[in-house]
Amino acid sequence: MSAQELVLKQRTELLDALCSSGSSETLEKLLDALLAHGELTWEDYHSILVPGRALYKNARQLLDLVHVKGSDTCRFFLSALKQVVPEVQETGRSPTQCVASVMDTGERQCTSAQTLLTQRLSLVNMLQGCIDDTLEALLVSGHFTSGECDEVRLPTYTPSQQARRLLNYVRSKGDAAATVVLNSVQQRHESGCNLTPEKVTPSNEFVKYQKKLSSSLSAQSCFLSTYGGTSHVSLEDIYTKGQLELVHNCPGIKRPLGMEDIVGPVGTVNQDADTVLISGEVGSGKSTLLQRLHLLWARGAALQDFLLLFPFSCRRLNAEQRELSVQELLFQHCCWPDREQEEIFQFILDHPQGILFTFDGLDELKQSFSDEYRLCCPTQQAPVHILLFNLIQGSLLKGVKKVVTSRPEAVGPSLKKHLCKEVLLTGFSPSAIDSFVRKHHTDPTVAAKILGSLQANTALLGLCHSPVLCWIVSQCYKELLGCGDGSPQTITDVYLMILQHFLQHQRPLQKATALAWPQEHLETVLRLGQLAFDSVQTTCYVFSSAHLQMHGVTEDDVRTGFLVQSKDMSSTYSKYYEFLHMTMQCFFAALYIVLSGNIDRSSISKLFETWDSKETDLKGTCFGVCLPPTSQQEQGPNGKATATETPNLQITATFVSGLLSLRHRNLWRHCCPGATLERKVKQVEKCLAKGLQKHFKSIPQPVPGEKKSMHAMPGFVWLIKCIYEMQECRIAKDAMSKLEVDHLKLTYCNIGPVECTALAYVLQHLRNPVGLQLDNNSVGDVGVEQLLPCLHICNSLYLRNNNITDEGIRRLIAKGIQCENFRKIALFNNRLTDACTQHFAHLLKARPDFLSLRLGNNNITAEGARQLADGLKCNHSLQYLGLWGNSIGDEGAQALASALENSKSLVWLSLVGNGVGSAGACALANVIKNTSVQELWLSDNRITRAGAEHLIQALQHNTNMKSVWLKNNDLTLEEVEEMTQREPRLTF
Ligand SMILES: Nc1ncnc2c1ncn2[C@@H]1O[C@H](COP(=O)(O)OP(=O)(O)OP(=O)(O)O)[C@@H](O)[C@H]1O
Repeated sequence: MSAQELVLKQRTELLDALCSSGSSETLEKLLDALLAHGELTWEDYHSILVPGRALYKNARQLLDLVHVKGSDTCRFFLSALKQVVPEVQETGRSPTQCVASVMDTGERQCTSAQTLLTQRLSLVNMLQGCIDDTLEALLVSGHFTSGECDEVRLPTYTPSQQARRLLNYVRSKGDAAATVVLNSVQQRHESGCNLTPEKVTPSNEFVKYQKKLSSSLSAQSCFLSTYGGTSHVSLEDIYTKGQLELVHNCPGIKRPLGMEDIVGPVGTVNQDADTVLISGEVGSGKSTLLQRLHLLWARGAALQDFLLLFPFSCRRLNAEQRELSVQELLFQHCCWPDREQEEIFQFILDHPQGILFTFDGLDELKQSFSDEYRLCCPTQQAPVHILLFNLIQGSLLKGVKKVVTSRPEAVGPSLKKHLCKEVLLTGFSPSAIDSFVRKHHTDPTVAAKILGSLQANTALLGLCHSPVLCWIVSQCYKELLGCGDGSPQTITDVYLMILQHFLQHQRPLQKATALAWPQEHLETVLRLGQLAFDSVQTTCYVFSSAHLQMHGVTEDDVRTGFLVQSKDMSSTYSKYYEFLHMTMQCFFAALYIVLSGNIDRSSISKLFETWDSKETDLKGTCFGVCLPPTSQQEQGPNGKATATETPNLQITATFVSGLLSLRHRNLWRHCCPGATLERKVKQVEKCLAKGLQKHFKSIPQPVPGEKKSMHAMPGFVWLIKCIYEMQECRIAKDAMSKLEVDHLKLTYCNIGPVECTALAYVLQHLRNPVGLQLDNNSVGDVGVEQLLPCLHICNSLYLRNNNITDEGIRRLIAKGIQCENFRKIALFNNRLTDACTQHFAHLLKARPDFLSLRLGNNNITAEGARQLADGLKCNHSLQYLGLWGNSIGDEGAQALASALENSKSLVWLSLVGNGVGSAGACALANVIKNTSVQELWLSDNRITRAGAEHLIQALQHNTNMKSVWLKNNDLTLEEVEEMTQREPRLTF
């Protein structure tokens, strides 16, 4: 395929590579390279980089142009793209070497102006350390006016954008100006601009302030709020490490991320940004992780490069009505300096790299993130959300490190482009669940019993990956162990358990029957429910005593433990409360919807209306319209539910589905009329069917020759989870009877074990087999196990990058062997070792019709390859075998080659990056000679001329073979040229 065809065919992937970081840096670097190489003219450049236009549009314009320019430009474009993607960009050369090469080129053949163009890529990097000096030199030499200098320096530009602007201006100033720039860069680099930062010596007052801040932070972070209503548990005693992953795959980082990695350089995708995002589903432990980070810093146990750490809670910032300056924000919201305020603030301004801010729960802020309003001056007052947005994007206090947490739904592209990296918190691993339960219960017999019942109920084990659910399960262990066969399966089951636990803890059951408890506590539930319901869609999570009184909430209600006192907002005079977790507020809102007779008839359908929070105008569609006018005042602009509220409304809807399920309806029999309940059930069922129907209708018709494929839309997984909460086979069957696709794509959808349980519950009712693509989620071994009920309907399963180990594979294969349809699997980038290959060998033997096995980028060695070879000998249908990025070596390659030697089915084999060497290549030559193979990938394999010669000889016997890839092997340029002449099917 020509480079031009590739640019067309891989347009989506190329767009992704250019835009997925959300920053225009990749695109701009690529433009630098294309300009420098003369592939683009300045006119092209300006037609692509249109200020204010969406990044995707700019990137599309580039792809169109490159394609029109023809194959040569496309070829250069593709190779330049490889260079500028951060992981492959590292040249290993020192800045001085770079300057030298820039200057060399300049002196040898070009004018200075030409050098600025041809070396643009390196100059953009080098100028970043000396923008001010270069501008000064241009000003002094009369090439620039001070107005032009100011325009380059505008703080709204990132340093690399400033460098590009400078170069763009110099272009129109002639060769002399270009020489000034080159001289300035050279001087700067010769004098060593990368000196380590000067040693900071803070004043006594600063040190006192530091101590005050850390001791107040230490006191605040000691205890967890979920335990506040019932008992005090110190964070230190209960903290269990959750799973942290980089959102942008970072090759080479195989170890788990630690606390220091959050702020460290690992996984940085945008060097110009200072904000790290920790994203994670509700209850995945984001706040607790930050709390731990605060505690470690305050106790001097971690992050000691930071002199000060300022913690903010977006929930609490919502209550700030005043306009504040940054100084006021820091000192009034975090810690007040007893003396020398100005001096301390000046120190912060002078040493931004030594300061860390954390913002917990950006999704809870009333305003959605926007970077439209810029503020640069630290003394200027502004509404708090404007300060926060400007701090995050670095217009204010550039250089200060920020760690922000949010649920993924609330993170839009405007925020992403200001992130230096994103880490995903996916909750507890199976071993963390074990360790949490043991920490929670010091009595080992109790802990063992709880863990035993989790092992016996894998749906519940899946739920426990969410720390908040793990906490509830541990808390309600008596109920759990006493419930026999009816042990919890759904999120609603777990929340009902804690409801019963807290209510009966306060007042043991009066009536004899087990189902009477909701009726006995109905008044309390309704009062708390109305408070939750009225507040959940107005982003109100903190309640004053007056607020509670207004809703008739009594002291006894508070004593149930569902409300806890707000940590840093409660003074001696007035107390503030919040639900012990956001999900608890949603649960009470759902109880109110189900149990209250005062609820508007249309509220259920309004709650369930499926929406795409960014695109659909929500005015009047959420149940805000049935609220009293006072609470509507707190809605987003124009009375719309903001993206911030949507996830909580969705959680509420999930609970409504669960509470109205057949298995729980009996509980409410004595609380409200049966006919009302039935009406509500019908409404929920109708809404779910309508919601899914809308998704199915949006599936595009397939292009001829391609499969009909559905990409999950926002809300699809949520609807499936609601159906799961209903636990009625009939509803799941009805829903799936209308889905007719060949391929279901749910990549990057935050699918963990809980979602897998729901998916399998529903998808098992599909009428025709599908390809299920779950790449880049957090399925894990428990998720794999949860998927088993729908494996019979999957003809292919894609689980790339999902944290799966050999144990997950063992379970998957045990079931897969029995599923006739199941014939393809892709497990690229998981945690597989040789221990899984015996299971694949077993699969290949037991299922001689298996078609495709892709195990790239795992930890498989020669031993694993030998086991696979054992299975391959008995298989006569395998077409695709991928082991890219393992380490099978020459012995592994020889074992595979001998097993595949006479294969009549093999079409594609990839052993890229396996160290197969010439001995391996020599063995693989037999595969070329005798089989139907059409593509063989052997790049990055230390193959020398001897090995390549064997491949060339073998190719003479195979006319089917389209290409043998041999990039990056041990061959000289001359050898490559000579071999290309002899055998054009070799690709170097
Ligand atoms: N690492 C952990 N160790 C022990 N318990 C934890 C941990 N993470 C979370 N928990 C428990 O789960 C509860 C909920 O966690 P947390 O509030 O941190 O989740 P979150 O992701 O911030 O939720 P939200 O999205 O609603 O803000 C905590 O109060 C605590 O009881």
